[in-house]
Amino acid sequence: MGPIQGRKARVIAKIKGFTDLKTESVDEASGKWISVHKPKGDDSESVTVYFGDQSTSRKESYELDYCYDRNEGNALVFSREVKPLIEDVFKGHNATVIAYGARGSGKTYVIQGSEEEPGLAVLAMTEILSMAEKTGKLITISCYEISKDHAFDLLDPERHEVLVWEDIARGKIQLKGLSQVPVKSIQEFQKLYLSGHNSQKQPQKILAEPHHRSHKGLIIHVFHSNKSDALPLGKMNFVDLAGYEDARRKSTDGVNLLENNKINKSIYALQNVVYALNANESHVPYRESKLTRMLRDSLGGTNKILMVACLNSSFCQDSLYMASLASRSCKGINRVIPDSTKKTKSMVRPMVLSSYKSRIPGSHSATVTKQIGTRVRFPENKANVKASAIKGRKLFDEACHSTKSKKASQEENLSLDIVSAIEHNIQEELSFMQEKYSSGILEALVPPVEEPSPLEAVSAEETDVPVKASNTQETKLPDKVVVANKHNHDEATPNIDSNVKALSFVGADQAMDKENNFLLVNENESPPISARLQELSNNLKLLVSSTPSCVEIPSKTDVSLYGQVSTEILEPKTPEPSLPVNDKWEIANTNCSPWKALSAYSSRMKNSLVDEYIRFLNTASKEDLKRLKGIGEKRATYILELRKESPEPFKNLDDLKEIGLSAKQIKGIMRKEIGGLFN
Ligand SMILES: Nc1ncnc2c1ncn2[C@@H]1O[C@H](COP(=O)(O)OP(=O)(O)OP(=O)(O)O)[C@@H](O)[C@H]1O
Repeated sequence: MGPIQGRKARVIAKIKGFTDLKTESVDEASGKWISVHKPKGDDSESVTVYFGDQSTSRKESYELDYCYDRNEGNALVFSREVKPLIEDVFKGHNATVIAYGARGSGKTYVIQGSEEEPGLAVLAMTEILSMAEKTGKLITISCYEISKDHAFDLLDPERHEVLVWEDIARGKIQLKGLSQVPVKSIQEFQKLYLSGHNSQKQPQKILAEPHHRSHKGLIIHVFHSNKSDALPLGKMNFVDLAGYEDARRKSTDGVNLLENNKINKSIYALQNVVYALNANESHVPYRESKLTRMLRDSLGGTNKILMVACLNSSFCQDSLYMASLASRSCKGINRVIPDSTKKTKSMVRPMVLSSYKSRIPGSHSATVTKQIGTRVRFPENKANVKASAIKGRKLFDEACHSTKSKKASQEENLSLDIVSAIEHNIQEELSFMQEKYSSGILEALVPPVEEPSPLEAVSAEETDVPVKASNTQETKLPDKVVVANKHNHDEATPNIDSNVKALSFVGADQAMDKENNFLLVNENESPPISARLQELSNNLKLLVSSTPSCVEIPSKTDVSLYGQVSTEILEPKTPEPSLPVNDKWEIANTNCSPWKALSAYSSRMKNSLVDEYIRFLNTASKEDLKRLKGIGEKRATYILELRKESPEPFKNLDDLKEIGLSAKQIKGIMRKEIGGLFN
């Protein structure tokens, strides 16, 4: 089973098997239920999941690619959904299986499983190892967790942080600091991945710390052969996302609230990526979360994604919300929406908030869907909600303008419902902010005055870096890799430490460290932007003062700058950036009209200023960055963070969108920079 043609991701659900019959039967008796309608049984191209709560007369339905019921186990899901992906990995593609859902909905059970019922990752590893043995491939694994948007190496006893280096031009991701350990048997794998089993035959979660919630990721690399310099053929990711929990319901302390919020944000970010991929959108917001950045070279292109929405076995608000997100990301270009009155979630449009908003702690880059005709009620804070809804509507309108025209007419009818969908998200945000405020930590979260507020930063113009579909692998095995063998390594009890050391990326690390050192900010030696800008300003002033005030329009037969006969009347228009003019002396000596000379020179000035500005962003110290208009403490910190992960994160002005500025804001900032020179 694969995704519907034209879509990159297949979106299925798994209803958690009954674990506590008492509770389940109480739920059933109280009129809370969840059921699946499969029009063509197992062969259904899409199914509908129904949620009902008789006490509130609430009924919701969501359309998904498929849904596995309570009695259908991991083995069935594996054989139908995951096995075909493994074949693709051995053919050179990447595959990703992601389990997400409300807390306690069975995500870990699906991915890791138990001793009696192995999960998808364990079943996949068994299959991969058997295929590797037959074909002489080398298998290595990496395990990581993402907590509060920071990734940590789980196979490293010291849990070092993992950095994501993006080489967008080559479509590669390097996970700096993430160990790879060779695995030859399923026992070895289980020791590493599951960290042993507890006495109740339940899988012990990786890094099982109390009150600690994080996303857990496993990467299985398939290498061509045992040669240490072999390039990886393909890789398979398994991700067990931290459970979704409505931020309004459980918010005991600031730390948990913040953690919860970060988790929810990254779930939304992932959904946004899957939605964008499935809808074939030109921009995919990979950079909105650490997870999507880490997975970037496994998503898109010819790679395969399986999204598994884990649902509690009876009606539960959080599960319902997860199903709505699943249904939304399931929406693809080829899915026919048959009847405009049919109340299914697949008929709603998403609202995607800005990348900046998603980076403000406590905010949600939300993807919210709303069923037609159903309103989510928010009794408290009506005034705020109304204001938010209006703002939300505005945002929706903005977003609408940026979407493709074919969607426009269909979406207009839904705007009212979207407002209430937005209410859900905004209200969640408001309550979060209120709680933050009352707990006294809001101040630390609010952007500095000179920055636009998160909501103002939302703009339809804000887009992400264009997708570079790629199958390229994130790294190759290091030159000095020492593959652990039977002689120096006890198979039954793998020595994680020594394996990790054996696989440390000596050469790569040195190179990266070198680059890191190069990037270290030297407070005293930031480029003197003010001086350069002043110089540019002086040149510009000089030019303006020496330019005739009355520009002569040449006749139609005038010889143009390039010596060709001009056939059109010259109008003041933006000159081509490729104008072959090197400096003002060349311009002055060229037999061209003063207007063209001025235009060419201005264009060059503009380019110089932009180059200088970009260079400044890539190298300046935090203090110097904050001297720029529109850059406050938060953005300056974020810029430094980006620079740690990529040598030159800013290549052009458009890249400023990565720090939450809209195209309009970027223009405004540049105007102010220029204007400031003439003060
Ligand atoms: N299909 C199933 N059959 C039997 N027990 C299950 C099943 N799915 C989940 N469980 C049990 O339900 C409990 C919660 O499951 P699990 O830990 O997988 O949820 P989770 O979604 O990963 O939780 P969290 O949100 O805390 O990460 C566990 O005790 C698990 O063994």
